Amino acid sequence: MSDAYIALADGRVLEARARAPGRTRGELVFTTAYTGYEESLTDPSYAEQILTFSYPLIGNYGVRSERFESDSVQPRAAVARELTDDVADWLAGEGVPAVDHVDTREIVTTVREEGAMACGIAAGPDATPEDAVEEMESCKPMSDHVDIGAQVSVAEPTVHEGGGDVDVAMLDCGAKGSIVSSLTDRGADVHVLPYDATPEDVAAVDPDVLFVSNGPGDPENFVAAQEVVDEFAGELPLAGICLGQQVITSALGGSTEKMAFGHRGVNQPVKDLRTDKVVMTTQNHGYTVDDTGPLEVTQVNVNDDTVEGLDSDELDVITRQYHPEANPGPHDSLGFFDEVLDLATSDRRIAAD
Ligand SMILES: NC(=O)CC[C@H](N)C(=O)O
Repeated sequence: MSDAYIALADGRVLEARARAPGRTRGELVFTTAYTGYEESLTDPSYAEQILTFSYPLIGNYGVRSERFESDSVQPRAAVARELTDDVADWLAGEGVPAVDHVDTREIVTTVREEGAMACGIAAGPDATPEDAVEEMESCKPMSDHVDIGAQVSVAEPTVHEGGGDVDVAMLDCGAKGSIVSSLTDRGADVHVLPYDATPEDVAAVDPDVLFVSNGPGDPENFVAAQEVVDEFAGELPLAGICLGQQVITSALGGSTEKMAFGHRGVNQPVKDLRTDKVVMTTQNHGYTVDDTGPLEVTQVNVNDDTVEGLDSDELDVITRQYHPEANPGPHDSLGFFDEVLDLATSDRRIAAD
């Protein structure tokens, strides 16, 4: 007898084992990462999604808060072939449903063939297949979560001191902690501002660089952040990671589109078109830039040629679709943060001073 059910938008209901009880719904996605479950489960970009791990055993090195990327569990539920007690207890304590003993290969194959889809989960002694279907039917498309930034951003501006001379204003659209610390570790003072900060809020910080963070959902819903970028383009150097790349591109006249199932994992190969060098990268995104506007493509995904890096000498812009902070993940692209801080100090800077 099963005590957990996963309802998929294609009509199927899969049986599973409840590891943390509850009922929920979200967009069903998968990550192929084989380490870094604590970082992924606390990554705010997973808000409103149900995260399936394709790696079969999740939790084998415990749960330590030092590795968290935010202070709560962000996906609405977790699905794995086998979850250890450590992870299951953590998720249960956080009130986030979790299920295992399910054929995750079938889920991954389904999502690869049919795309990221609505999903409902019911887990616990009283759960029924009907409960899971009811949850799935009330699941909204990601683009309908128009104010998703409010769920993941800081409520008030916060400063993280790095002790150096560079001030970074970061629009927090759901920033991972290690993006902030990658900048403070290099000496920057990072002024983290709410996702809906105004141009006046940014001006009050008098930054050397405007940085747009990663974040969940559809980048076109981050209207305030796009307005801020539009306001400062050409006056301040701009940098961004993942949703940040998407927001900056849209604000400058380009556009984004939803991918079928996205990129989530820690071994996505990215080629730099200027050096022909390929690095392994960590990724978590379901949207991509399809029109780069005034920006030049500097890096592409080797698997599917999607845009991974954008640059503009004229506007002083540098962005990445992947996650150079590498938590989890290979450290191949940590140098991105040095390039960001160089924007503030090098001759490339176009600021009026
Ligand atoms: N990690 C991110 O910033 C994700 C960006 C965006 N929500 C996407 O899915 O494409």
